[in-house]
Amino acid sequence: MTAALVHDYAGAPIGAPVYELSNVSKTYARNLVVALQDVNLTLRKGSFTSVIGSSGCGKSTLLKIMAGLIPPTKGRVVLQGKPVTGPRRDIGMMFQQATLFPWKTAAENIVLPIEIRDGKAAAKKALDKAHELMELVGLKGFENVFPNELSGGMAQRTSICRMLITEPAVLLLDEPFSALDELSRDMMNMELQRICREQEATAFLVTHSIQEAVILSDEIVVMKPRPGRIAEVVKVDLPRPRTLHMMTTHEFGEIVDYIRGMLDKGEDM
Ligand SMILES: Nc1ncnc2c1ncn2[C@@H]1O[C@H](COP(=O)(O)OP(=O)(O)OP(=O)(O)O)[C@@H](O)[C@H]1O
Repeated sequence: MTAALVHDYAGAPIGAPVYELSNVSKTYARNLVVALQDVNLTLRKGSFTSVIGSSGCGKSTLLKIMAGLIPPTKGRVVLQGKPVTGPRRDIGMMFQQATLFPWKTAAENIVLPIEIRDGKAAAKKALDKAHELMELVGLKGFENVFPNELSGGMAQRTSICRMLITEPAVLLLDEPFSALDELSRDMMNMELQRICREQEATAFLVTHSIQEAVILSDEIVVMKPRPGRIAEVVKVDLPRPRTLHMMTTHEFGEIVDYIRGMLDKGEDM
């Protein structure tokens, strides 16, 4: 592979490094809590990575630093060859709550990032693409519906479209389906897998669920607390596409048990 190809991120080949964190540390000045210490991590194009660890081990801090929402105290975060120094267009984010504007229709909510970035005319032009994305996530026919008429799962599907409309290079997901019931959550996870595969997206998910991490991920970053550090990056070799049925297999159970064992050790990992 030539150097030129490695650095052509827009069309970067599957498996090329997209996100690179080197020696990232964070100490909050207010209380001197060392939330992260020497985190080194590479996300590769088209990969799905989850981060798991006990409450307070620094998962959200890591995601916020990757998103450019807060700076690290030390270390470097590079996305597509450029240091992350603030929020960027090539980063898509999704949170626990869909946070849709109630006075805008589903389709208008989806084109909102375009409206903020490029103005009303550009947003209007993007409506066709919004409709295509809505079809992709099973929301055809709900384009002109207001958020109060959508179920929790439908609202989160809408916010997936809003994240995808700007064609971000990476998707940062902070427990996006944790407010949904278990059945909807399983369905949405399978939907997320399908979308990520179709879009060749690079995804990074914060979760508290070992099962969710295993069924979705190529790699799981297991963190240990106080200060937050990477204990191990566990590779998940289950074949793709993953199905919910795989959650009943011996291989799946083994990986879940292994990670649970690590988390049970807590600080002694
Ligand atoms: N803004 C802040 N100011 C000071 N300390 C903070 C701040 N945000 C987080 N912390 C501290 O940093 C540590 C890591 O917090 P963080 O929210 O990143 O953990 P987490 O793994 O996401 O937790 P949870 O699983 O409970 O969401 C904790 O000890 C927390 O108290």
